[in-house]
Amino acid sequence: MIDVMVTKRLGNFTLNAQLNDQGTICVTGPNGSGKSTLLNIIAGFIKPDKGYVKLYGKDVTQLPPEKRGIVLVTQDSFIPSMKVDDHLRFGLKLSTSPVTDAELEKIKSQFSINFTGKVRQLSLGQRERVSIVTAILRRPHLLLLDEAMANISDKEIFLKNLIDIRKSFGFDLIFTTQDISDSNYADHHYVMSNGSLLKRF
Ligand SMILES: Nc1ncnc2c1ncn2[C@@H]1O[C@H](COP(=O)(O)OP(=O)(O)OP(=O)(O)O)[C@@H](O)[C@H]1O
Repeated sequence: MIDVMVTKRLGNFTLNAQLNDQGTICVTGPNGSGKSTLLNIIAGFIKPDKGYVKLYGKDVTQLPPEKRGIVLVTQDSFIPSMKVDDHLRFGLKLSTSPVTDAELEKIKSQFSINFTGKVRQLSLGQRERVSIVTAILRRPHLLLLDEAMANISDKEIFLKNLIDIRKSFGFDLIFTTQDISDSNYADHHYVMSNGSLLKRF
């Protein structure tokens, strides 16, 4: 269970958010509404002024990001100079539990990662695929995607596959998006509006 109750002030902007759910959670909302701030608080990169972040019964509010079992993927969570396969292996190296070669090949084909060469040679959408699959291979308990699928072609298929693998690997997923129709695939949908988080379902 992801259990968050936080307040954070940044200049004129104030975030007030409460979230208590698990599974696939979609957060929509306009630019500047606070989606990235919320994910950064959950990941531990921004400290809340008040409140807590509890993950699976443990209070992680004071823990640094690398101790939370979370991976946060943004639109530039990739290393351009790395070859695609090395990038994915890098994810495996950081993995909390091993992924077999057979699993790796299955994931590559499932997510249509058939490019060779360096990440910088790929299109934006292909880079996003590599970033997200690298993150999955790290085996987080919670995967956070901050508008990280914005340029992926065949996004519906990608999202369905992501949700399948979420269930088989056993991680929870929170993703932010500008595309409200993405919420059709989620178990829960929240809307962020001017720093306030409202649950729709
Ligand atoms: N370090 C900071 N100091 C002051 N204000 C900040 C800081 N970081 C973010 N903000 C403000 O907080 C608000 C929320 O920003 P945030 O990036 O979380 O929104 P968002 O919904 O993710 O938007 P986007 O989709 O554009 O990334 C914005 O008004 C932004 O200008």
